Amino acid sequence: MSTTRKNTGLDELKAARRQSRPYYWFVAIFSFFVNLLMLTGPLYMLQVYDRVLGSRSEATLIALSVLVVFLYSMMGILDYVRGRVMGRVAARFQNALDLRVFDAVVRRSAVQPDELAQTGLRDLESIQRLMSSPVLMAGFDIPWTPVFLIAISIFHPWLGLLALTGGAVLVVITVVNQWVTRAPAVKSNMAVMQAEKTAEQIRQEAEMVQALGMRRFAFLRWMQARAASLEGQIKSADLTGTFTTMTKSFRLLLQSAMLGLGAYLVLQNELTPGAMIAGSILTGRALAPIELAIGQWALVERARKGWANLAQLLSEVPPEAERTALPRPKAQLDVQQLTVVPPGEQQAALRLVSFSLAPGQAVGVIGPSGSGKSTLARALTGIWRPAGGKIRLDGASLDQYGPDVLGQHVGYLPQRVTLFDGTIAENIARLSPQPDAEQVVAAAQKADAHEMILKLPQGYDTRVTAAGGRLSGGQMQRIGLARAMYGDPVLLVLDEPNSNLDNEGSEAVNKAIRSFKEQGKSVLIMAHRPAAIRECDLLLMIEGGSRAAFGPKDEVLRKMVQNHQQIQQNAGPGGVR
Ligand SMILES: Nc1ncnc2c1ncn2[C@@H]1O[C@H](COP(=O)(O)OP(=O)(O)OP(=O)(O)O)[C@@H](O)[C@H]1O
Repeated sequence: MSTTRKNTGLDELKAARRQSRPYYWFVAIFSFFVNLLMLTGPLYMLQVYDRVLGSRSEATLIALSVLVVFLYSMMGILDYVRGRVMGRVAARFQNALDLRVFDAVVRRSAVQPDELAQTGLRDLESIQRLMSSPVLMAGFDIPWTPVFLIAISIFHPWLGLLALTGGAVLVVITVVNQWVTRAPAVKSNMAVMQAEKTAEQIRQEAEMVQALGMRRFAFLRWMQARAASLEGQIKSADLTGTFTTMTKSFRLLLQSAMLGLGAYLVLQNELTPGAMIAGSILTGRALAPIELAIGQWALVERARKGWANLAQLLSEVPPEAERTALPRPKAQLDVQQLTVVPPGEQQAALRLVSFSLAPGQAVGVIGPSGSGKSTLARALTGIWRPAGGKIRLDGASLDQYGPDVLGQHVGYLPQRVTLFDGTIAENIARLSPQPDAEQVVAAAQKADAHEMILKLPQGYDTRVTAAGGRLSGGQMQRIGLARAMYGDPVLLVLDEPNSNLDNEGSEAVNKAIRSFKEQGKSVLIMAHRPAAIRECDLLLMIEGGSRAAFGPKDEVLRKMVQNHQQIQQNAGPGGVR
């Protein structure tokens, strides 16, 4: 099964590459003429040495020179055009996959934020970079190397043999280069990424690093990552440098050797001086693409790794099937035998939990830390898929709604609110580039955050950052609530909505919940504090991932009190120890 899945991603990449097939032909045809015109230099040499110098004809020299200028101009134009075409082919490839890769990265990050998810967008860019680089063009030129070698052999077989041997040595160097540099290049790339990640994490938590006096240790941690990345980069650059220098020196030596051998053959009257020079130039032309490929091997290696990573990512996160659009659901939630296993874990965090919520009802989900409340919130918002059981909204299981559609029906306030760089209006409108002012204000009013936002310096247009910027924790939470209510969802999932709120803030949230219920919608509130469950009609108590109690709030609370008293009585006069 894994093979079939693996091929899917690869097929998607190949299909995107195939889209530009006519352009590859175009570049190949242009390359044909560019390489043909490469013969201009050697032929000019041949004519100048053997014809002009022999006949001492200035007119021939001028005519030849004019022709050469024309031919070189043509070559320049063709070379320039093929470069531009490849640049656009690369951009087209990236455009074709941008949305798909972005989507796969987001979906993967939500459940399994591993390396594959982290590098996805960079992997795509690395392929685009290779496609628009001179190395790829060298790929179109390499087939011409044998043609040039044959042309040299026509001058004299010995020259051909020397050039061929030189070419073979260069090919061996290329293969050894690829073999030797692959592992260090991959290691170096990983180390660079790790160092960047560490720096980014420290930067984001700068306040805490400063407040807890962690600067020195944070620096040490970053230095360690940095040292590893530097070491890797140096090793990789050293290796690539060694091969580049080796190739360059060898090619220069080979060109001189060609001249030397040519001169010897001229002395033996087996070759003309023009052919001697032309042979040397042709050797350089024949071997230039190989030399270029060796010099830019890091780019090739990075793109190769990117291609493999993307194929895996796209296979493991296949495109989502089109779903038949469903009508706006009623706020009827049915959770049946729900079991959830957090991604990458073996053990279920929620086991066989069932309950129902009718329109106009609010349920408080309570339980000790780590009991599974946030896990339930993640399952209800479609972030984590059930390992068993079903969650139905108005009769349809959650996976029957597309993720974006589900996001409109189910509003979610996570435990830790983070915003995006932008205005408050953009954040409430869930990053819509043209927020609908009416809907934004309506959502803020429902969340009872309107007045609070108006008091900010630029009101709804106040710019905020991921960590809130000038906003307090409570203000962020209320903007998070407005964001959850944007677009008129039928079900609200609030994960500890008042953990950062004062009494006034808590009251605002309760008011919002009340009006939500009055409109026939339903609410789930994961809570620690009693103030948060004031508006709840039902209580669901979770312990160790299982449902410990469910029913009308007062009943469940009474049962809890009775249990507590019983435990105290059982523990004897000393109480619970
Ligand atoms: N991303 C995750 N990956 C693996 N395990 C997780 C993940 N998130 C939560 N868990 C595990 O699932 C269990 C339930 O955690 P959950 O966050 O749902 O508890 P909670 O009741 O919301 O706790 P709290 O009241 O402290 O927020 C815990 O054992 C936790 O270790």
